[in-house]
Amino acid sequence: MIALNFQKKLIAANGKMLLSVETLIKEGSLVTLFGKSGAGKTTILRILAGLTQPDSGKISVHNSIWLDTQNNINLKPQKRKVGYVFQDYALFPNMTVKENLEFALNKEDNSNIINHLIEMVELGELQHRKPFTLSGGQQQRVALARALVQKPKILLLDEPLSALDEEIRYKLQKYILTVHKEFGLTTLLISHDVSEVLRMSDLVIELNEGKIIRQGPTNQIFNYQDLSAKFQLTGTLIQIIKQDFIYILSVQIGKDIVKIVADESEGNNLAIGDKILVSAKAFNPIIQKIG
Ligand SMILES: Nc1ncnc2c1ncn2[C@@H]1O[C@H](COP(=O)(O)OP(=O)(O)OP(=O)(O)O)[C@@H](O)[C@H]1O
Repeated sequence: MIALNFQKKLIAANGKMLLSVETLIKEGSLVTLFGKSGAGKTTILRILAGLTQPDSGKISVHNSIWLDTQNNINLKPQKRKVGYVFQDYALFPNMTVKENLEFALNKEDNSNIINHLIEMVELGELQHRKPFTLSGGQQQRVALARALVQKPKILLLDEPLSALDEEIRYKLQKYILTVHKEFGLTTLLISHDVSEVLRMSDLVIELNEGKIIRQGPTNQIFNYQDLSAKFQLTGTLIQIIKQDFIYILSVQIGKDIVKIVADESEGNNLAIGDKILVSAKAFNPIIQKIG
């Protein structure tokens, strides 16, 4: 079990904000931290990794104490068994893919792990190349492999896929799920993408202004069953046109842009960039096999 209980005063865009977190995370789960920008998600990951100091609190991971401010315990980041992948890959530009992984290896550890990881995330053909010759998705695979070299207990993923296009994203999600299982990790993922959250995580912790407002199994938090819809898609709103009493919404769903008519009450609450769930109840779709 990972037990988090800490507080930190933050300076948010509109003034002071107290980040106050108390939760238990079961070993082996893949948890998404979900919530508005500025809710405190990255700070939680940084506090867990030991990169940011909370004002007070306690963190214990599988019965070992990583932080206890009352008793002056604060494990250094290197001593915490944590792997971290950010949105920007932060690879060493002057080293090859393999050298990037080797650099992360402790001297006393067995180097077999490097080849194993290269195989797992299919970097074999790229291993002697420098990061700047790789695509974003390939670099992110290297970053993922590098985060696992020291066999962490916990993998922290701070929107690692948000800069990638849908297809590459999907592939990387699969790699993440594979390593999560194979390494027996507890993984904390920050994501704004509902379809990604649904595909990836067992549990969701939803935050607002520094506090946990909901927490539970993913299906329960995104309780789409209640809609009793027959067809559901998530997408991003990219255009809103008002016409008399209706709105024409352009929604990007994967690579496609779909136009949808919304009534005033639906349209009034929407803004460009919103992630939306589109569901339809009674219709007769035409299904054709492609490719
Ligand atoms: N060390 C710090 N001291 C004071 N305030 C901070 C500190 N670190 C972050 N903040 C502020 O706390 C708020 C929460 O930041 P955080 O990066 O954790 O949010 P987030 O939920 O990850 O947001 P996003 O989704 O945009 O990445 C922000 O307003 C930020 O400016």
